[in-house]
Amino acid sequence: MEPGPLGAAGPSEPGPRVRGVCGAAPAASASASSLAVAAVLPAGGSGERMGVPTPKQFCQVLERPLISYTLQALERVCWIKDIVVSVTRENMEAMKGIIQKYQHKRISLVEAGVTRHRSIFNGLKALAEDQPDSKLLKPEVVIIHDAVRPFVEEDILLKVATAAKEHGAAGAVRPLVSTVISPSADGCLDHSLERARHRASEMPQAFLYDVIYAAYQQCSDYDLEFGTECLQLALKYCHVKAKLVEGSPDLWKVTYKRDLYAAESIIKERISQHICVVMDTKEDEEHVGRHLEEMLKNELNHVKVTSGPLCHAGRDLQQIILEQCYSFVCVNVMTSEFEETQKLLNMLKESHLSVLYPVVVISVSESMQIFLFKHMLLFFGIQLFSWARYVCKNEIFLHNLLCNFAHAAIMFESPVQMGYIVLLTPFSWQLSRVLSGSSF
Ligand SMILES: Nc1ccn([C@@H]2O[C@H](COP(=O)(O)OP(=O)(O)OP(=O)(O)O)[C@@H](O)[C@H]2O)c(=O)n1
Ligand SMILES: O=P(O)(O)OC[C@@H](O)[C@@H](O)[C@@H](O)CO
Repeated sequence: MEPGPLGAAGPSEPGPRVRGVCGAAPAASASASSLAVAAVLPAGGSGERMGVPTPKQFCQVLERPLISYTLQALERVCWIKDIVVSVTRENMEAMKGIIQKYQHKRISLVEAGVTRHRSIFNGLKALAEDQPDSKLLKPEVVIIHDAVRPFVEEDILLKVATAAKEHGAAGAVRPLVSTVISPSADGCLDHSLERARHRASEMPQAFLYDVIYAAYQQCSDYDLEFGTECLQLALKYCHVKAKLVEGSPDLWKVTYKRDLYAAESIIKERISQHICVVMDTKEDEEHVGRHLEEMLKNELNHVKVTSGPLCHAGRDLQQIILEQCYSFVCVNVMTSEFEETQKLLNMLKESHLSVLYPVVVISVSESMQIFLFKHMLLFFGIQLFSWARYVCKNEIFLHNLLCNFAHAAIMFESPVQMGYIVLLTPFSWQLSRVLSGSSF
């Protein structure tokens, strides 16, 4: 077993807990955190049905490998202590590179098997107590989740984990879209199943570790080779009837190329819903940031407000973007010198932020009264974010937006390519698109 380069001792915080967005209800989350839970992610497939050379778990979606979104989703669940990923030997280095680049934590890598069940079994072995020099503790409950199902939320993970604790096994299910039919030997219809009485088995699934490990240990070669259903193994070999949990429509598995396009649209939608406001100081965070958060929360799913010296913001933004896919507002309040802002713009430019995460820098000259600033900022907040959302959805990237301000424009030698700079001066502002020369 290859411990990932970043194997943290215990569960680090799942990335910044965003104010205004809760994870699982505290009581439920607390009950899950009393469980020792690990996850196994089979990621050793070749993605033949995708029809491209790259295995689909490594296909880029908005400049980021698909598997990284799944890892990020699991990492945000702080009560999942370890995440074991089964990867083929040939893709092991690529996987380590992804872990390093996107700063994934709590990840351990094991070699995949020639089938999905064998990959899962290898992941479970890594969590067994009798593993030599293993840093991983045997969990009470293990979640099994396909690496190509990136849209998994804490609530379904919590539901299947707590149901597995009670029933021994649990799995997410969805209503069938197509009717299931059974063909006869001569290729004609033998009978069809009553669609309403059946469900599609999805992921995540969860098991008492001892149940599913025992099932895999007893598993026939035929099941290991041709089986596709972990719940069935628990039933067949351990006589455990899994609890079925209704899941959300987003739990689907990326299988065909069309699924990548769908994943891209969903991720883009979610990115443009995630805004982070970085204020200059803690005091500004409390005053201006809180107003902006209240206003934006009505518009967006995730609003995070933080503060810190903006001149370091470029590196921090990169970190938060990689982990949490935020777009940004950086606000210098009452900064008389534009040097701070210029430093920030240079930092942003050097941090190579993806063009898909528009960054808004709002800098306020000292002369503006704070009450006027708030109203201007709230106004800008909505205008600019609705625009940012628009460009995210429509892939119109923001380039070279420059402010035409009498005394300010000269202060900024080079506009930040991927963002726009809005300078609020007491009486006038104008934002123009250099490319089209139009102002708006
Ligand atoms: N030997 C295998 C086969 C599949 N998987 C993983 O199991 C999950 C679901 O399997 P599937 O969608 O079938 O992936 P592939 O086998 O890669 O797809 P295909 O059948 O189109 O080749 C994927 O995350 C895949 O990487 C695995 O870990 N080991
Ligand atoms: O059969 P595939 O390898 O495409 O995918 C595995 C799926 O069958 C599986 O993830 C769910 O059906 C739940 O078991």
